[in-house]
Amino acid sequence: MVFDWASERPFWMIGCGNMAGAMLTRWLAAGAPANGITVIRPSGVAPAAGVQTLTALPEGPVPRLVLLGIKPQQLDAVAPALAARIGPETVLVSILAGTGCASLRARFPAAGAIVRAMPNTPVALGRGVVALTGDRVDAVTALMRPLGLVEWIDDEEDFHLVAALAGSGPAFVFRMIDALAAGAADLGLAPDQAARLALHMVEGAGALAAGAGESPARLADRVASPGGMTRKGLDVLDADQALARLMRATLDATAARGREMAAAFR
Ligand SMILES: NC(=O)c1ccc[n+]([C@@H]2O[C@H](COP(=O)([O-])OP(=O)(O)OC[C@H]3O[C@@H](n4cnc5c(N)ncnc54)[C@H](O)[C@@H]3O)[C@@H](O)[C@H]2O)c1
Ligand code: PRO
Repeated sequence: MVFDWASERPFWMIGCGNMAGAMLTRWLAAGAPANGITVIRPSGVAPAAGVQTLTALPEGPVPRLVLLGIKPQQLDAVAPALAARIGPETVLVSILAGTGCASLRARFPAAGAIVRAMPNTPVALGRGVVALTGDRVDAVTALMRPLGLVEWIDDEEDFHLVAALAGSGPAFVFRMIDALAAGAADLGLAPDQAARLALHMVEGAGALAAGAGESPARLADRVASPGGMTRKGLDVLDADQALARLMRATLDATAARGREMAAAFR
């Protein structure tokens, strides 16, 4: 199913910061008509040419689609006025981390459907991940498809971990790129050269892993020539499961904050 921009309007985007802005960038690049989207944001500055941008909700028909792109802390400032404009024909899609479907339903009781989405910033290139949970709406799957991999998550409780892995994950990879570059610079390479090498190495390795049809573990073994040097590095990462434990603890702390937010923004 292809998303029907002509009939799924009005389409309101409430807030258009880093994340919603990345989604908008990709939708437009993938052919969405700019005049099919209305952005409501405090600055009133259009995030892209041709996108109607307002500082308050527009008059006129009930929206077919609303994308909530604000921070969870801003929800209660936005919800009452928005809820009054939403009807059974409205599909509400929220990208708010740690804000459950029940919390959204309590604030938007008239919405026809409520979907939580967890995108990540690489969606700007059409190479992101968008996890979805809540009411299964085919049009939302179709809307998200140009952004990258779309996955429905059956159990909303898993969404905290999904958010940690897919939503926050790019930040962890960016840290690793920096750490690789910093390590090489510390050991003697010119910092700018180390940064370039680290970045392109990660880009190529990710692309190779995505297209290889083999597990990352097998690909790692292919790099580690028998009796060669890579194995010595893998031994450092694998000793006492150092990297695996670090990744687990990273995801655990991230997901725990999602649960904490869910409790705070009930
Ligand atoms: N940044 C990410 O990688 C990422 C990934 C997944 C989900 N999210 C979620 O996306 C949401 C936004 O995060 P972000 O990183 O883009 O933050 P952000 O601060 O860049 O964006 C929030 C935007 O909301 C706008 N805003 C504030 N009050 C508003 C109001 N009353 N009406 C309309 N707009 C208003 C702000 O001007 C700002 O542009 C959060 O709920 C977050 O959990 C972010
Ligand atoms: N960015 C949001 C946060 O840090 C949600 C996942 C990615 O809360």
